[in-house]
Amino acid sequence: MSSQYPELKGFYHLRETIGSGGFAKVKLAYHALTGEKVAIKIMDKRALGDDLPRVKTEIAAMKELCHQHICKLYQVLETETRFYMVLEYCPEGELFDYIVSKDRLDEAEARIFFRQIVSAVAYIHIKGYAHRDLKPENLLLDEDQNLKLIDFGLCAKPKGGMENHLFTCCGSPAYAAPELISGKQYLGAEADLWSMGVLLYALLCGYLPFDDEKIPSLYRKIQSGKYEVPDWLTPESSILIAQMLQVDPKRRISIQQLINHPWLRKGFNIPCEFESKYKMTLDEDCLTELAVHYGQKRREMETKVSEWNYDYLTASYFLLLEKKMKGRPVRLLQKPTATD
Ligand SMILES: CN(C)C[C@H]1CC[C@H](N2C(=O)NCc3cnc4ccc(-c5cc(Cl)c(O)c(Cl)c5)cc4c32)CC1
Repeated sequence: MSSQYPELKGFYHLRETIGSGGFAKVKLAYHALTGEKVAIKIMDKRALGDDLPRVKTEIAAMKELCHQHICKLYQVLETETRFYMVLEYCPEGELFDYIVSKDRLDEAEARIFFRQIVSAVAYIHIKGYAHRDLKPENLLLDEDQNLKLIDFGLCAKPKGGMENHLFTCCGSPAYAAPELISGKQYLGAEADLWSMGVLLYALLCGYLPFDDEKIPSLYRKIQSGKYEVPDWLTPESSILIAQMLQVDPKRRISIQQLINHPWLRKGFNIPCEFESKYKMTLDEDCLTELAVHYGQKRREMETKVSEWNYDYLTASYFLLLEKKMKGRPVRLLQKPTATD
């Protein structure tokens, strides 16, 4: 297997293909130094064609986004023919399949997931990014049933900040905001809020508010803003969905209002926490373990890790930190390499 991917030999032990994301193949692998599982997204440059800019967009965005509800990027490798993205492994798959398996979620469970989605989206908006393809297929579940947002290939970082307009019509039609499909200029944050309204409806109902096989009639339904309110929805849930599925983006609830919304606070009594749980300071135990392994002084190792090159050292640091956060020993598996 690794003969097909020589660049990974000795660093990752490749296992089966676990999925595909459009123009990419995703393989399960083990990070050799920590033994931790990772997902490696492999893209063939020739096959990418004019999707190549999406890969560069996604890599640039994910290098800046470090959050408990965003799939972590550990390492990027590029050869003449391929891109590899080493990513956080999410064993429980797509939220989409989870909703289908349960028909629909009750309000309490939907609230837990929706708070995590709001947390991730508030974080990327503050970082100046709009996702533009929010849907249950792009929200994965980790081993603790926590959500991780993926696929930043369509995201946008408007020049001059999130107050500036975007123009490209993109994303999945059923989740697309009326202003986005009408070809007008739009604000990324407002379009993401609409998609989150469609997402919340899908969580609570198990089907989409606007649906049609033919795109033109789907668009007409979206632009009408009219959708069915099933009788199992509580008044509070219906009000929140209505505040998000406002056709006029200026009347639509904002992410700031959403963070503190009574529906989201119910049972928690605290607003959605959107700050990243990752500390900016480097973890002492991880640095020491890496320094010993590579036969370097701790300060040299600290300087090297702080470069954040998204190379094997970045991956090893993040995965050691994952081990520590999960209460596993902060230990590297292989014997220290001979210092060159
Ligand atoms: C829109 N859907 C079709 C897309 C599919 C893609 C494969 C996914 N997947 C599995 O199929 N099996 C399990 C599995 C486990 N861990 C994963 C970790 C990261 C990614 C990942 C991350 C980013 Cl940032 C990204 O851009 C892409 Cl394409 C994938 C996928 C994983 C995964 C599920 C969603």
